[in-house]
Amino acid sequence: MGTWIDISQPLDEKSATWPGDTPFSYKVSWSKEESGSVNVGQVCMSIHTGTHIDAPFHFDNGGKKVVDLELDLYIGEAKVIHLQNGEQISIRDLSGIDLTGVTRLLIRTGAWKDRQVFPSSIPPVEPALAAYLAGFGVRLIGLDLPSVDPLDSKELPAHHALAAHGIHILEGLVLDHVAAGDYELIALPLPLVDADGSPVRAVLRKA
Ligand SMILES: Nc1ccccc1C(=O)C[C@H](N)C(=O)O
Ligand SMILES: [Zn+2]
Ligand SMILES: [Zn+2]
Repeated sequence: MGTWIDISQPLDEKSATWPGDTPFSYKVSWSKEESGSVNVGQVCMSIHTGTHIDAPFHFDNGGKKVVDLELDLYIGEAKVIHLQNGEQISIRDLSGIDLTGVTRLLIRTGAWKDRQVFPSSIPPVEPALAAYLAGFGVRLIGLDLPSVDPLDSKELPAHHALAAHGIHILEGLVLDHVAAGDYELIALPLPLVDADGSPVRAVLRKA
């Protein structure tokens, strides 16, 4: 067994935020001097900053919230693939890759170069890819991008198509240092009862 590889973005004031969304902040709200015993911190952030999962409630008012999601989605075998930077992430891009038995698929596009700056455009997931991946039994898709849809999309066709095929979404991965291949993934969401998503600490080790 190899060692665990961190594939999560660090979270601090420099983390890129979705335009107009809540910036990340951490502060010691009660210092050791004030409390007499401990430093006590406070975090404020959008759930869609950094490495995170989307719960279906993010884009569907009737969809599952984070605490309702199966833990097994976020722990277990995962395949990492590298794609050439294209217009979108399409069935054609994946046609040469054997996805037999793959339940968790992580895609390295390399398209988000400077993670401290929110990208102006990204290669979106072709909505038809959802049915194609579901055909192999894929249940989780992860990307090194802040969304699976075009950044200005209101309809979010890829989010909806993936959800309709039972595929869950992991966004904002850091895969620059990860070779293509088979791994074990852990990317557990927090047990946020009412939330539309959750930050995760995502890690991989070679299978
Ligand atoms: N944070 C936002 C603020 C405003 C509008 C959209 C968002 C998103 O995060 C949506 C995106 N579809 C996402 O991939 O999760
Ligand atoms: Zn998100
Ligand atoms: Zn999303």
